[in-house]
Amino acid sequence: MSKQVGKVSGTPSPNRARIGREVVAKLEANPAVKRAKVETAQIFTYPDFLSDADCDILVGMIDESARPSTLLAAHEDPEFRTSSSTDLDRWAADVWRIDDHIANVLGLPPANAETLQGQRYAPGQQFRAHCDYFHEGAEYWEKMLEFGGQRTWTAMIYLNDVEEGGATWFPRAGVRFRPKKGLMLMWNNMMEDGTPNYDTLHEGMRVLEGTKYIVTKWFRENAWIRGHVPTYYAGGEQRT
Ligand SMILES: O=C(O)CCC(=O)C(=O)O
Ligand SMILES: [Fe+2]
Repeated sequence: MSKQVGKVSGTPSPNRARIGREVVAKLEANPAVKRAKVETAQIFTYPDFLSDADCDILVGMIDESARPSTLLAAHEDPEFRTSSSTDLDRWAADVWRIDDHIANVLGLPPANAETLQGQRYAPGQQFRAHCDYFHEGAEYWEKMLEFGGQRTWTAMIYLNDVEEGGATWFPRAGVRFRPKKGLMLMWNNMMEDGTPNYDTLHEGMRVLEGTKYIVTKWFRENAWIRGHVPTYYAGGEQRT
């Protein structure tokens, strides 16, 4: 992997480096998964990952509850992210099943993943170039550390074919993916040593014709869900 030439936004991390190695090994052992031929980032595709029926179920859920998308930090460009999005109900049976399937492909614990986010782009809508990892100097970083830390891998699934436009473009890595119903795109947001990789900069290009539906799952380096598990002293007295 080449040396990072863009802005540095974090530090190396043995834990994130290990996660990267393990996921790459798992994906490379999967005959259904292909690695994109790019040098500076680890990007993989899994065609027909999701059945048409499952894509349609998720599209229905997105249409039911999508609201204008938000950003983690204010941006001066009002056109930066114009899509609609929604956090799907993590505990709905279909979402749970699909979540589990995604996590299994990458070999990551489902509890490390944020809730599946659905997104819908109407003609003219887009998500301009950004990185999915957190900027470790940003105001929100302390909060992110409490809930699972850095985002490592992204898994994104196209839920429909788009008439025109709406490709996912990695301008620095030099690769572009056309929406294809059921196809899952996966990439490591980190470099091999666990430092955020600026070459994963990507853009959801403007949809020109038709509507684009996707779901995105961001995996954290640690558990994102931290359910409270009570523990007991011998004899039955509750400890926590
Ligand atoms: O719409 C796309 O193709 C990209 C979406 C994206 O970058 C994201 O959800 O983080
Ligand atoms: Fe993104």
